[in-house]
Amino acid sequence: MPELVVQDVSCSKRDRILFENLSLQISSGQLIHLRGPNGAGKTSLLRIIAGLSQADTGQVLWDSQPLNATYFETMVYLGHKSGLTASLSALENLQFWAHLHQAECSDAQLYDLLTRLGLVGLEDLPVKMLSAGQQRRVALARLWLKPAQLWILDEPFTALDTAGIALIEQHITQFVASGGAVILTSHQTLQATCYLQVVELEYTL
Ligand SMILES: Nc1ncnc2c1ncn2[C@@H]1O[C@H](COP(=O)(O)OP(=O)(O)OP(=O)(O)O)[C@@H](O)[C@H]1O
Repeated sequence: MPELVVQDVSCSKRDRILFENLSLQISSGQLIHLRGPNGAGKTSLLRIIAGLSQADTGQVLWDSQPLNATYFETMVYLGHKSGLTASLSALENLQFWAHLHQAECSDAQLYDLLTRLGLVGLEDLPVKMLSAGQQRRVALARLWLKPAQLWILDEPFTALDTAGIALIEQHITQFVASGGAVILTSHQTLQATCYLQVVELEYTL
């Protein structure tokens, strides 16, 4: 996997400097846990790394190049919003993603994935009728559906119960062990310590 380099990145919001000249890098087999209090700027940093917003200064490079189409094809970004179409069922949302990501998945395989995600019996309901944790599980199915080298995950465990957190942590650990890279924010302590780097953002006034 090419290296992702964040170089001297700064970001201000409403006259408050969230971070200044921040640098980090991540490559194959690494996991960065981005931590910090509410409002410190974790989401702002992840959005810059995902190419969704612009830093005030500095740059983000993938394979020594500015972020480009190849990067977006090879990366999964999961933000606070689920990205689900509320009127479609869990199965239909997965069918849409599978098609979008050109993943060859039969309906039987998608049912299996929904079973693994603990959604048996809920596959055909509009996702707006699912609980917050169930909707989060459907959204996280993209981690199985899109072939990727880098995952950027903003609070992936929000609304999940203990079993859901364990399932996603295990999937993250396997992904990193098989050469993927993950940058995530979470207010909870991660179990997967062997690949872990911690980056702390402070809340400064
Ligand atoms: N679009 C915006 N316009 C103005 N201010 C913003 C905007 N987005 C974020 N902010 C401000 O930037 C600061 C950092 O927000 P951010 O969402 O990056 O924090 P965070 O560390 O992810 O917080 P949390 O742990 O609560 O998710 C906050 O004070 C927020 O009010």
